[in-house]
Amino acid sequence: MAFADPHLQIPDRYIRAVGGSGVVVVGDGESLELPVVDMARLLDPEHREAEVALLGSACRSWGFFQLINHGVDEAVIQKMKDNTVQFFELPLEDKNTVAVRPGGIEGFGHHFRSSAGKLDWAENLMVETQPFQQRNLEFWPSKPPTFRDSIDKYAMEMWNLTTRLLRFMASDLGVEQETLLAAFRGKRQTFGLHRYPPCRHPEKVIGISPHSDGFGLTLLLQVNDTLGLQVSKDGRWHPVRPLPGAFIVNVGEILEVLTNGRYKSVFHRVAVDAERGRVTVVVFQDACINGLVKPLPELGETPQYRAIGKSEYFKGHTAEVLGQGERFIDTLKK
Ligand SMILES: COc1ccc(-c2cc(=O)c3c(O)c(OC)c(OC)c(O)c3o2)cc1
Ligand SMILES: O=C(O)CCC(=O)C(=O)O
Ligand SMILES: [Fe+2]
Repeated sequence: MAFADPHLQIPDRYIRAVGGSGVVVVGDGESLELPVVDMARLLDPEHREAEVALLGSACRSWGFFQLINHGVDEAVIQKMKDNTVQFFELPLEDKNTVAVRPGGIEGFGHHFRSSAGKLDWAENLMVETQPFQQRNLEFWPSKPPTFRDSIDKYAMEMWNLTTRLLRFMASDLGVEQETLLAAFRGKRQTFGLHRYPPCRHPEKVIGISPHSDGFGLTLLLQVNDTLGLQVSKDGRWHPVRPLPGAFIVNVGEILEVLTNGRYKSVFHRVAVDAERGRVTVVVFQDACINGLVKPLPELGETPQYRAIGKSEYFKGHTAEVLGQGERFIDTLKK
């Protein structure tokens, strides 16, 4: 892979026809900051109502927020960060012991590819962590030696954090907590570990092409403070400045459907830095209702999306037939 040597030519398969990361970023003074939600205030009866309203408004208008005072065990976070960096620093032959197979999803390699067949300037490790019985340890790296344990502990923390967030989302939406939790309980949890190496011509490449996440909820942890994530709002890309220790949380397309369009799953992309690499740990929580992607009955008196089976949804979401700026769930709109 050409990533390691900054003096090498950028291979053509990474070069974007019309600009890469360097374009369409809003200028100084025009970019907006993501809403910041404080879990400590959500848990405090005195501040809960206002903070639930803030959480709800973030999910409705941005589809993204930063979460502070989240209560996730700091030692578990640190171990996950350290092991992720150690994994990406391994020689390619070690990383390739868990290489993604043709047509597969789990494993190490390049996972995202634009419709023009160009590669994103990133390497990724995807592993499914829940349900427990479906874990495929073939794709769980054995180096560094504590990595599997770190993933296991972090997986549990992320599920606990998801349930805490869903309870407050249910309160904002005016639905029974159990109805929303049931849509997520026992469903897939997928880890996406991403490394975006520096690139001496960042304007020619992109770390990850614009997309909206196809699962229910996404919890993103920045391992270092290099900027890169950009979120689309009102036709502009807004760079995210991660707060120290915060999680960046976003609504996936399935949560948009469950809420019958109240919460929004929005496009985002990753720009690459000329000098510094960037590493992120992303956890996707999947959801559905009895095998279907459809609005929660309590919110879907007038359903805005037609119900679709999970496997058909997954095929539609991952097929490369949609144009730029289109989402599969828009084809489900009535
Ligand atoms: C930087 O490398 C990567 C970033 C993101 C992804 C990724 C994002 C998704 O939203 C996504 C997805 O929605 C999806 O469908 C449910 C999926 O399953 C096929 C993904 O693998 C996926 O990956 C990957 C790499
Ligand atoms: O690494 C990032 O900042 C974003 C990754 C992302 O969008 C994803 O994993 O779906
Ligand atoms: Fe994403």
